[in-house]
Amino acid sequence: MSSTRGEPVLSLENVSVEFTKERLMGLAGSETVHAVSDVSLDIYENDVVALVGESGCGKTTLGKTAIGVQRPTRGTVSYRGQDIWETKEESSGWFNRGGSDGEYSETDIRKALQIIHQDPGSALNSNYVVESILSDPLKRWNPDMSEADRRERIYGFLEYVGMAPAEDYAERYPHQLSGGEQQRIALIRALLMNPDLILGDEAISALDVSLRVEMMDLLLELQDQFNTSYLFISHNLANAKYLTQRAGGRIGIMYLGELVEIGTPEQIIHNPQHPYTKVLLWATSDVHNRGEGVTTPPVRSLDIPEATDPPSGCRFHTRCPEARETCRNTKPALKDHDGDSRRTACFRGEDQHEYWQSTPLEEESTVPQQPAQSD
Ligand SMILES: Nc1ncnc2c1ncn2[C@@H]1O[C@H](COP(=O)(O)OP(=O)(O)OP(=O)(O)O)[C@@H](O)[C@H]1O
Repeated sequence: MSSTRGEPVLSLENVSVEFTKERLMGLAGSETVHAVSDVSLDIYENDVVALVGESGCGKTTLGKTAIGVQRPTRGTVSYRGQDIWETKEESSGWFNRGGSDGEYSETDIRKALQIIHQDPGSALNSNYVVESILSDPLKRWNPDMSEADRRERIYGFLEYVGMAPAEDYAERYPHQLSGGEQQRIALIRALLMNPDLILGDEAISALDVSLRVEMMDLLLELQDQFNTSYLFISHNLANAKYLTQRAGGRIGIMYLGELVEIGTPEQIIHNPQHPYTKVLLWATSDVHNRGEGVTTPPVRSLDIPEATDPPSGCRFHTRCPEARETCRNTKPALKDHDGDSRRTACFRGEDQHEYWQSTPLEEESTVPQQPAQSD
C-alpha cells in the first residue's frame, strides 16, 4: 500500500503456482492447473488484507504460498525481505548446514506466519484437552518456559477470549466445545507464537452467522493488542468488508488465479472498477442493492473457464460485458490508474488505451434469468 507503512512483513513478487493434474488417473496424460498466476502483493505490519473470489480461483493456494506452506512454481515470497524458500533450503538442504545465512531462521519464519483453518474441529487433536493442545507449540518453540509460566500464559489467553473460568475450559476436549470456542482455541494456538501474520482461510465460514461478527470483532481486538496482520480468505464480500473497514485494510479480488483488483473497502464496495468486482458485488445482496427486478448478473456468459485452460489476454474476457478484441489478445497489468493506491487489471482504467478503438466482443445470449445469490 503506501510507503509510509514501512517495509512489508511479507512480499509476494510475481508468484505463480501450477499443479500437475492427471487425466483419467494418468491414462490420458496430464494437464497443468494454473492455480495462481503472477501475483504480487505486500502485507505490512498491522495490516489486514482480505482475498475474495469464487470457489477455485486460487485463494487458498495463494494464502498457503504466502505463509510458506506451498512452494511457488515461479516468483518469490519474502519475510521481512528474506526469501522464505532460500531460507528453507539453507536450513534443510543437501549439505544440511543447520541454519540459514539470513537474519531469520526457518523456525523464526514458521513462528511468524501462522494459519487458522476453516474447520477448527479437524485442526485440533481430539485426543487432547485444550491445555495440552495449547502447551504443545509452547513446549516446542519455547522449551525454556516453565510449566507455571506456560499455564499462566494459556489461562490468560483463554480468559481474554471469553473462555472463563480458564481452568474449566483447559480440561475440555475439542468435542466438548462449540464451533466458536474451537475457533478461539485455534486462534490462541496461533497467537501463542507471537506471529507477525495469521492466515485465516475461511476462518469464520463454518460458524453460525450470528457468531461470525463476534469472531471478526475478536480478531480485530487481538490484532490491536498483538500487532498482528491478517491475510483473510473469504468467498463472502460482506465479511471481507466488515473486517477490512474496521481495520483500515484492503480487499483483493481474485479471478482464475489472478489478482484483478485491490483497494480499500470503500473503493472496492462503493466504486468498483474491474467488471469482475462488479459481478461479485452484484452477487452479494448484503453489500449491494442491485435494484428491484434486476435478476441478470452483469456477465456475457455464466460459463467459468477451467484453471487448466485459462483464456488468453484478460482471463475475464470470455464473461466480461465490457470486453473488446484487445482483451482477447493482451493481458492487462494490475496497476494504479488514478494515483489513489487502488490497483486494477483492466484497460478501461486507461483513457488512451487502444482498447477504446477496438471492437466490442459479441454479446452472447447464454445468461439465463436467475434468482440472486448470496452467502
Ligand atoms: N494439490 C493440488 N493439485 C491439483 N490441483 C489443485 C491442488 N490444489 C488446488 N488445486 C486447483 O487449483 C485451483 C485453485 O484452488 P484453490 O483451492 O486455491 O482455490 P480457492 O479459491 O481457495 O477455492 P475454494 O474457495 O473452493 O477453497 C483449483 O482449480 C483447484 O482445483
